[in-house]
Amino acid sequence: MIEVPTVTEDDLFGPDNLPYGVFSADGGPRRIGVRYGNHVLDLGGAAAVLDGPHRRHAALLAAPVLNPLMAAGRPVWTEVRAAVRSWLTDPGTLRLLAGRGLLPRLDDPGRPLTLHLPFEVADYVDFYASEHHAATVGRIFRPEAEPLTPNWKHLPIGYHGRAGTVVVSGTPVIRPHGQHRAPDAAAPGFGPSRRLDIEAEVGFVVGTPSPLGEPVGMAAARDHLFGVCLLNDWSARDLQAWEYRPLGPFLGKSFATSVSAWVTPLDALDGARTAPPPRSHPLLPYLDDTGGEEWGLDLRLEVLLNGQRLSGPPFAAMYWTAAQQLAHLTVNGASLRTGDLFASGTVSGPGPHERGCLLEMTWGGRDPVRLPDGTERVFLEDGDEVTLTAWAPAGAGRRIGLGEVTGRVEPARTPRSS
Ligand SMILES: O=C(O)/C=C/C(=O)CC(=O)CC(=O)O
Ligand SMILES: [Ca+2]
Ligand SMILES: [Mg+2]
Repeated sequence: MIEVPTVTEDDLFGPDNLPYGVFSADGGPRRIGVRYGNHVLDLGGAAAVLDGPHRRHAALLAAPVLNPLMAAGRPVWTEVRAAVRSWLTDPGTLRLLAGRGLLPRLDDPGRPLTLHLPFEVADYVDFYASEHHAATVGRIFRPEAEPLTPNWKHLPIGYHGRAGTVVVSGTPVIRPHGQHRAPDAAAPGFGPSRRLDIEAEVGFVVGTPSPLGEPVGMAAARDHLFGVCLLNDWSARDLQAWEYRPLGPFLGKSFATSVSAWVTPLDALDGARTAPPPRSHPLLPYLDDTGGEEWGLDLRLEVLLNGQRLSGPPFAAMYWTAAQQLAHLTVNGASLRTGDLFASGTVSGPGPHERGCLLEMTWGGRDPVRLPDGTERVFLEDGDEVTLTAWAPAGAGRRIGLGEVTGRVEPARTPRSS
């Protein structure tokens, strides 16, 4: 039976949102999809049956991944988004598309859709932009030192991660092996991580590339940033604590990074723009955002463990914005590639129920968290499932959803002996 999607005013995936993903049905080819309510518009299929200027972009829309569309640049993104919105809000076109089988249900048990990694990840960077997170982690990891390092208020600190291990929501996360050293031990041991953690983050996805040698200033951020996803930077705290000095996180964070299957277009977040927190230190001109475009984003995250709410981190409290991070990433002349992904850093607010990782929630594993069903955790156990969700205001009292990123912890696999 053909079902025409009905989307009410309070639907998180209504016409103000229209996030992009990549789906397949019955093991068939991958197609770009746009989520609408609980349905997915087959974008390439719709572009082929409807007339209009979007026909010029037919090849981009029929690709099996978002990269060609992302590379096409902001004027094309704007044109495509406007076309999709006009199709889905016109009842006749909506019926026609549904009748052609181009608006399948996401959750049809008879024909389940598979959601894939929506874009090929080029380079992956993880920042450290929450002052609350950085100060708390500093107190836990380096109790003898100042919580924030002297550079923290002057530049957005980050490290390059492992692009090849970015996985889509739903991919199981295998508990990593590695070296760890107990505080009182003389030598490191080896084995499965015992301090497996999450980091609730927001990922920014680069569309338009930039040439080597040409920094991208904050004013150009809107032209380069295609959209936003939710991201879980799985972290093995015991591996991290032993390996990170002096060059920073390495194997403790490179075994899996999960992203949501939906990429929310930057334009859909216009209603969530807000001023970032007041800057306590003057910034160098390339990072100085006083009086410029507001790049703070009022995204409300939620962290769930086995379906139970752990915390609600507020993204609006992040000190460094995506525009500053992009400007900093390229200020040395480093180029951008389509598919570059940079993560905000763990999203933590000032309150005890606003923290984005177990390291903070349990003060380094000292104080277990208690879930509503009475179970307790310090770090993740095998079989635990972590889900991050978020919503954002979209103006006029409406909201949009950022989907979810979820992953279940699988037991460590015994390494083959050499
Ligand atoms: O301060 C440290 O030594 C470690 C910090 C982190 O683990 C945080 C990290 O990955 C960056 C972030 O997500 O905020
Ligand atoms: Ca992180
Ligand atoms: Mg990671």
